Amino acid sequence: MRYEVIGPMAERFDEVLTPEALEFLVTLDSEFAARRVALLDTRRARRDRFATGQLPDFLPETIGVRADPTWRVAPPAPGLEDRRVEITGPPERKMTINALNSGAKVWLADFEDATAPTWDNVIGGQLNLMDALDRRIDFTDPRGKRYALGEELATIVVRPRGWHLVEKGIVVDGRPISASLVDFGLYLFHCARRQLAAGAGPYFYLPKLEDHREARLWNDIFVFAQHYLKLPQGTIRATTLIETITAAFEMEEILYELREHSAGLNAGRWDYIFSIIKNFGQWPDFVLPDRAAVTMTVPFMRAYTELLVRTCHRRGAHAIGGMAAFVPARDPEVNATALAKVQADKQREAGDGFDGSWVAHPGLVSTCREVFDAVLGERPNQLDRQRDEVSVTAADLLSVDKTPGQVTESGLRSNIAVALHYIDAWLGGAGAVALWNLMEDAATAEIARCQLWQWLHHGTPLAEGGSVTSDRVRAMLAEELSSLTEGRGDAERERAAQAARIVEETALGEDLPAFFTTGAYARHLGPRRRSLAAAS
Ligand SMILES: CC(=O)SCCNC(=O)CCNC(=O)[C@H](O)C(C)(C)COP(=O)(O)OP(=O)(O)OC[C@H]1O[C@@H](n2cnc3c(N)ncnc32)[C@H](O)[C@@H]1OP(=O)(O)O
Ligand SMILES: O=CC(=O)O
Ligand SMILES: [Mg+2]
Repeated sequence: MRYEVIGPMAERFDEVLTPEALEFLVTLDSEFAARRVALLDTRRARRDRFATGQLPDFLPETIGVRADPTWRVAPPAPGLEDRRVEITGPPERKMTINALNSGAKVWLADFEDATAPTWDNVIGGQLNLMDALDRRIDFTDPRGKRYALGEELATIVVRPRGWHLVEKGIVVDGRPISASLVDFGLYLFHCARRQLAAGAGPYFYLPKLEDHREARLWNDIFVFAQHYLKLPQGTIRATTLIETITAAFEMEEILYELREHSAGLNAGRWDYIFSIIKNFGQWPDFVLPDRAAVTMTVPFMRAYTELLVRTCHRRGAHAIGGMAAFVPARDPEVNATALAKVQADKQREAGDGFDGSWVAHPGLVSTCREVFDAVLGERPNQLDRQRDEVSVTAADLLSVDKTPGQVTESGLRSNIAVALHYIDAWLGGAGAVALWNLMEDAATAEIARCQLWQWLHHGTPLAEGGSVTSDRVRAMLAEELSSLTEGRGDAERERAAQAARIVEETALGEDLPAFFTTGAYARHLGPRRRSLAAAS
């Protein structure tokens, strides 16, 4: 196989992109690239079937796995026994130190929803992880503030990019390599032994899986990679995000496929909502109200989290809660409301049996910890809560029509503004931003643009009168663009205009593209070479 590194070699990138590490990535690619492509075809075919009216159901062919009460996943690995608070964030240098010092048990170092996949973010993130493990990441910022690792650090769990994305910076036989393999492979290659030496291990979060065959692919990659790197089988552990509607029907099967490597499941609520709209957006029964009305207690979301806890605990696996999007604010009143909302969200999760949950900001760690402390006490988890009383049907998982709420003008405007501002930030290299006191990332931005498409597609009535029309959306988009560009220089104005064009292409067209990130990455982010643009 011929490979080439297209991405520029910034300072110290040669420490990440060593010939041996690249050889490992290319070997992974030659073993598994074709299976990835086939699974992406399966995704497309399934979405086409949903478009003709078919709905998902629990699989008849895997009834044996679900009915067999005997199997369990591996016991928790060192550093993953107690996961009551997990902080998430991109592996940017300062945030790496802040997250590791935050007091959370786990840090999800995110190459997915929270990272705009620029070459610098991707390779720089790997370097930061290596430096953190070597304790050579300390620095002083231009204001003179010193950043240094403390004594007690969170366990690192890396989230590689999903199967849908490619990395243009590394080209194998003329085509960009799978982004998942790059993020997984570089971290495993450089940090597995560093982690083992520190008494932990190479741990991962697996994003955006759509079915158990995708979990099987990951498991096969783990087995192959452990063999290649001479790591004991079972060293790798992975928590799978259940954040697509189709994966919700295959939670047991996903745990089963990964069982020697599984570290449980996580309820990735934002991508889950996105997946519902994406797959069933054209059906009137699936029209959702304003995003703020799609809470965790509406029937279809409740069914999903209840099923997740029950499934995990039946198999000895951790059930990890999701992200409340409220982040601390400077205004004391807004801040108090945000903290109260996060607290209520974590109370629901801890009460339902989750073993821990996510926070987006160091200022929320203590809120989450106090809630889980109150329920767990000295116990590291509540795997003993079996939740046998929970019974969730396919109809419950799909009961989107029971979601109360309306589509309002402010909900419409908010989606337009969030999609525009987020994509603008993403084009500028930031994958997570605080907008109007909420954390926004790739998953929440996908909801924003998909809701626009859904409401336009159905000409959804607005609570105030009138309906969602193309003219109305375009007028609001123009207003939001003009307010975003006010006072900006030429380059930043052009970036915002580009973001508006992406919103138009991915929300206002006839078809609903599966992800905004794939096309936007191909055209606007990452290293480029003329002949590569077409391939990606
Ligand atoms: C749908 C999902 O997948 S959720 C998971 C993916 N999303 C995420 O991970 C989002 C993570 N959160 C973030 O990126 C950030 O909190 C944001 C962008 C929302 C807000 O960041 P900021 O605007 O910098 O917040 P703020 O100014 O309050 O930050 C205060 C300090 O906390 C730090 N901080 C904030 N969030 C984090 C974090 N998640 N990890 C580490 N440090 C953080 C900031 O770097 C800053 O440090 P400093 O005081 O040393 O300069
Ligand atoms: O990754 C998490 C989500 O909510 O999406
Ligand atoms: Mg997600």
